[in-house]
Amino acid sequence: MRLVEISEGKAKILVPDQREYEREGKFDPAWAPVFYNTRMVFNRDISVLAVSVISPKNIVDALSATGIRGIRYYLETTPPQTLVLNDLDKGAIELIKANSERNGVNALVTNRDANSLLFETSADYVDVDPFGTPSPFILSSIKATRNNGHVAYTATDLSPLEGKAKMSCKRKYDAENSKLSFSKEVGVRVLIGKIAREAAILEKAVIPEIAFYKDYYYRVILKVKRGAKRADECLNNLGFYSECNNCGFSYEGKERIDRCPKCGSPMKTAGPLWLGNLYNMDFLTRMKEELKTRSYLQNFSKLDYFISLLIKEGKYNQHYFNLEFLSSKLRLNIPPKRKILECLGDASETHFDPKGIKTSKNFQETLSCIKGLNDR
Ligand SMILES: C[S@@+](CC[C@H](N)C(=O)[O-])C[C@H]1O[C@@H](n2cnc3c(N)ncnc32)[C@H](O)[C@@H]1O
Ligand SMILES: [Zn+2]
Repeated sequence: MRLVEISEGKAKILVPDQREYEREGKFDPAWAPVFYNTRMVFNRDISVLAVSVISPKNIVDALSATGIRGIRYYLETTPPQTLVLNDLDKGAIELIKANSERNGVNALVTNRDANSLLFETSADYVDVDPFGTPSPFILSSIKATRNNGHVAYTATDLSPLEGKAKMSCKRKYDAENSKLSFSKEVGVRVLIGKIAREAAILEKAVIPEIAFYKDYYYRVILKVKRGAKRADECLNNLGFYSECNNCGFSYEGKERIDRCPKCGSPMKTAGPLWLGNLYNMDFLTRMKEELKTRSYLQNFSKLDYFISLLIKEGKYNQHYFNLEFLSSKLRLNIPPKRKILECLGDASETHFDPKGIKTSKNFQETLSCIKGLNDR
């Protein structure tokens, strides 16, 4: 394997030379013997900020590939007392060892199946960053996370989560799904819903610190608390989203409904999914503080913008409204987003979708704004 050195954050690591694995001028990181994806730098940046807020004593990076994630946590936050970098692949292990040494990182490098490792270990912070769905690793990673510790998941399988691959969603997330006009938010909530149910098996509760969608993945970081009663309370946050394809009405609540209360048409449903908060506002504010001391990050401005937007939209827990969809149901033009935000007053843009808005106002009030602005 020919290697090249790259810089990311404060780390300088060796990765497979992309040129060796290109096919007809194209490159997919999965084609290289060890996985390194430049499109995930933002995911790792934001995770560095989260880990610096958490300041865990020990970290397990269960699916490390080149080791970049755990190495960055070590270099860019208060170094943990113990750092485990694990991967099943032997080639990855060679690279993790070389990269840890190159960066002066004191890590325990293990070559195990992530599940068998996680069932036998415990840590304050566990990172699960797999190919596709994290579902096969949820139970073991929750088991490994200590009381009041944190667990982080990346999911890149958007099709099941956003309702395109319905059977796959049923298999991987034990949830019904459909393509709704606000499916970007459905995805992250289906994912957390599944995590909450797996945690409950172990009499544990999860509380989201930050949960977001970006480019082609979801990322969620959750606090884990022990206790059957807490687990029961956590499950109280589960429910359903439904949307009427005829009049556009949407519903969220604990019970599923099949018929539209407005027009009687059948509704499309997604759930069980997480209806609770997606963000801990204090956690986000502290992440923004942590960012201030990290002007070396290439994504500095993007991160600042993104976290600020999460802080703004985090005020509204109701799912976002898709302005294009609602306008089409009304057979009206889409008013400029700025005007809608002004009309609603208590509202924000959302990171989920440039066509979306988050608001405390209900469906009818939002429709009224779209109608009113078309009448002018
Ligand atoms: C998406 S990559 C990880 C990327 C890395 N976390 C990063 O930020 O660059 C997934 C890794 O999981 C490893 N893997 C797949 N199945 C595994 C398993 N059951 N146990 C441990 N590692 C596994 C693969 O070898 C691959 O290196
Ligand atoms: Zn309807």
